[in-house]
Amino acid sequence: MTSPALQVQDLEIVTPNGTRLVSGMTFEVSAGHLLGLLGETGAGKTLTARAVLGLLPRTLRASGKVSFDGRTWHALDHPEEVTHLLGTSTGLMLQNPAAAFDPMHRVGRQLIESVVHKRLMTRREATYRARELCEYLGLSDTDELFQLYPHELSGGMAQRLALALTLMPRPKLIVVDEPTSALDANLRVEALRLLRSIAEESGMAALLVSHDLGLVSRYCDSIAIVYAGRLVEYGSMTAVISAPTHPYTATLLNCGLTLDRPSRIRLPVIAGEPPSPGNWPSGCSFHPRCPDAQDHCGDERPLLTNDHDRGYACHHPRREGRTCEI
Ligand SMILES: Nc1ncnc2c1ncn2[C@@H]1O[C@H](COP(=O)(O)OP(=O)(O)OP(=O)(O)O)[C@@H](O)[C@H]1O
Repeated sequence: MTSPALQVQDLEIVTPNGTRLVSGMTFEVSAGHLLGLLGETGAGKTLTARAVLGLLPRTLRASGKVSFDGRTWHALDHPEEVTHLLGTSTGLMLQNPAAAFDPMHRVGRQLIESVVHKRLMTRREATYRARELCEYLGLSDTDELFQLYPHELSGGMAQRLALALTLMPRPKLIVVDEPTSALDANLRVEALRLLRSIAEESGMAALLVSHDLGLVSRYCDSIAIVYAGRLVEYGSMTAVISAPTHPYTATLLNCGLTLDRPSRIRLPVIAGEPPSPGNWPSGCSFHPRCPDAQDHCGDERPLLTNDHDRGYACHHPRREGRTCEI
């Protein structure tokens, strides 16, 4: 692994009444790499990603350590220290690309002003950068394109321009909160393909929040799987996909690689519902749904192991990486 651009250690996120939403979240993303943060709805992926950018709702308290770009924030109680990096060395790509733009202004002006306003580039440099990025992203006729208002963009153009807007300041870290299955699958794939090549070429690190193991496995270098606010397994994509250690990961692989539940395609889903915050089961949170659970799994919480960039939290790991039938 190359040197980590982002390190998150023991991140915990708690509500004002003490309900733990995220606990012990520990992972890193190397420069030029994509890490997929994967889990079912409510697992704590978005909160984790937002904490990294200092964008948690003010009502929530975070603790732990985040290191980025040579700096470390110990308690995340002062998110403004991290937030001010947004739009300069960090970036967030939202689920709805059209929402990235102000409907009142032409898109070209918004691309250019996003960096000129922060004095990151001169207007001339910003104009050059905007054209260069758009061309890289497959958008031609930039003179015409830059004159358009956001409502005049097609879905594909909006997706690419939102990516261009996020990439304008040459961020070192980008967080992508992945669109749900309601959005066009081809656009998601295309945006990730472009993101991947940009990360590789520029050395930017990317954290991708997703339900879709299929997409994550195609475009990410490593994966961190979240269940009930905790990491259950992480490692390089190849290692985890070829030999899942945690029964939850193995089960996901059996579920057709997606945690969305598309209405038209019937895939096996994991039996039972994911638990909600405040109702995390005792011991291993996955034990009530786990095909391999034994009595003591509900008594003691398994610790997250860390062995050569590969970790899991399970009392009965699958040494051979066999998958299970649900
Ligand atoms: N401001 C908040 N106050 C209290 N609870 C919250 C708040 N924001 C989120 N939560 C709860 O925290 C849990 C984790 O939320 P989060 O959005 O991180 O989940 P997620 O894994 O990203 O899910 P999804 O894939 O559906 O977006 C959820 O149960 C959610 O309801």
